[in-house]
Amino acid sequence: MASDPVSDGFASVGGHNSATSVPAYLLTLVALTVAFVFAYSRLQKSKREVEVDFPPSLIWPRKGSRFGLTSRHQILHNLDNIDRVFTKSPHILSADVLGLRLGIRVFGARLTKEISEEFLVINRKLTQIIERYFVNDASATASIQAADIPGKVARLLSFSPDSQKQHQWERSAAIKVLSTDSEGQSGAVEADLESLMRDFGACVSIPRLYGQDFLDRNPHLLEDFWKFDNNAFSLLVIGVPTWVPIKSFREALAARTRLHDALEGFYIRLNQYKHGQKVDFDADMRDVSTAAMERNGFLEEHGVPIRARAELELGTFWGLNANMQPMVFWLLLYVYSTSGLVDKLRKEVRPCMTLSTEESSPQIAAFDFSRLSHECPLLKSCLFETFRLVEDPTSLRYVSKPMTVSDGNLEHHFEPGTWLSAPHALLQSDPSIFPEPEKFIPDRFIETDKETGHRVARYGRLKPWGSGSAVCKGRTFAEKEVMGIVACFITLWDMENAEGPWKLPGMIPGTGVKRPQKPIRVILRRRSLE
Ligand code: HEM
Repeated sequence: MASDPVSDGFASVGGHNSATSVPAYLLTLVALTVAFVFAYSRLQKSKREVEVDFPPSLIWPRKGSRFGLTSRHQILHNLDNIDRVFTKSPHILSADVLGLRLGIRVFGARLTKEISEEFLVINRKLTQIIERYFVNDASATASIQAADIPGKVARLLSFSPDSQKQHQWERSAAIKVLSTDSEGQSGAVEADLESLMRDFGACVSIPRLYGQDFLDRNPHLLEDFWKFDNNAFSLLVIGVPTWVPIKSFREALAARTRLHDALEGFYIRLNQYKHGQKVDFDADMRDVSTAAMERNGFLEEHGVPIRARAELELGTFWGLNANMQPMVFWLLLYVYSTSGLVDKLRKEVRPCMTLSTEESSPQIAAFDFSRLSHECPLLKSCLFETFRLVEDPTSLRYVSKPMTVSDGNLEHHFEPGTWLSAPHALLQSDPSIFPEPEKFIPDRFIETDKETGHRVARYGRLKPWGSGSAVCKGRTFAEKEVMGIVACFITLWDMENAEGPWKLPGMIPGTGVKRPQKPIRVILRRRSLE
């Protein structure tokens, strides 16, 4: 049965068309995928443990790589040509319908039917603008170079117990200053590593898109963002109505409104700047990215009101931060807790930087991001291995025109109105692809050229960025940011577990990257580079 991707589920509220409800099948869509992923990985696990063949087709009807959850939700698992299938034109297989639905249901955009229709027409162009800026190697390198990661990592800790004197990223990390060195300066600090590094990462990436003023002007932005991500995002995805009286949920929804307000203020100032008007608060907008300027111009041309721009922008703001910042935390945790690894990585990244010991504490005077990407296979392989263990990527598309997919000797036909998902996360724990899948193996992804002996980290079957034409539009920048922060961190900081020998925490589901079951307290000291 075909359905109209826009008008389905739009209720008329308060005398105008507002997008306030979403069809029931969508409410269960992501929940079903999650259930499938969970059940399938449990079955894989039981298969490994007791060596019995227990195919999931006993639970879900299966044909080759196709599993039918419902007639409107089909899963393609472990299909060889998945990238080709998902590269079909957006008119046939659309990521924009999902973008619209998430924009309304999860990110809280209140759109009229007309603006919703317009969004479906312009969203490809909006994501392409992000792609040009964050995936193109030259512009991603230029942007990350301007973020001054080496300087920021050197200033990671203020060593002050006074929150007024701490950096923004220290405030959520429940810092304890532990010791003072002979010059009266504090030498060791205890902190919650996840909070410290995710806020640090956010302070690196947010100004790259929105400019520094946006971050400085909104001191509660990060607290509100993680509140929304942790306590509202998943509930909204599975369709929990916004009136449900769960305290943490209601607080997270209030945080979402404050995020909308902050982004609306940004769009108002950007518009003033664009039109040569006086900018509110005399805010400095000169470092706002060309990507944000272009997107604003394009949205204005297409008649999208400023409030709707801000509400939809929360999706991009989420894409910029939700996966990337927790990855910095997990990669650092794996690197420091794996015996001997940090020393090997320090040696590998050393040629990418020029160190200076002229200041009272060691500094990285110059950093070459291009060398980091091309000459540090072990660090890159560790990043891929961390993706494999902590990320849950899925590609979800809406079938807009009838389509056929080949699968060996089989052919699968899909009708318009079907949702098609590829749960890439399942492959990550498949022992036939990644032997000993539960172990962190630092060089798992390194391949050595037989003739030249050159070592390169390759993704192989891993798909952390999704698949096809709606693959992640921030991937080059994200890889550089995570590797750059970690390379500078291991060079400048020693870290130990505050509770004794390193022990990896249990994991709980996150909104794209898993979360630790309990906070990881660490003790940080500056490294002596003498
Ligand atoms: C470690 C960091 C990141 C991870 C693991 C990640 C992962 C993903 C995944 C799995 C998808 C879905 C792709 C699909 O449906 O096939 C996606 C989409 C997307 N990501 Fe990322 N992402 C990261 C960072 C970023 C950053 C820094 C940006 C920059 C704004 C970004 C922007 C986007 C956009 C715009 C999309 C939607 C693409 C489209 O509809 O065409 N991501 N990402």
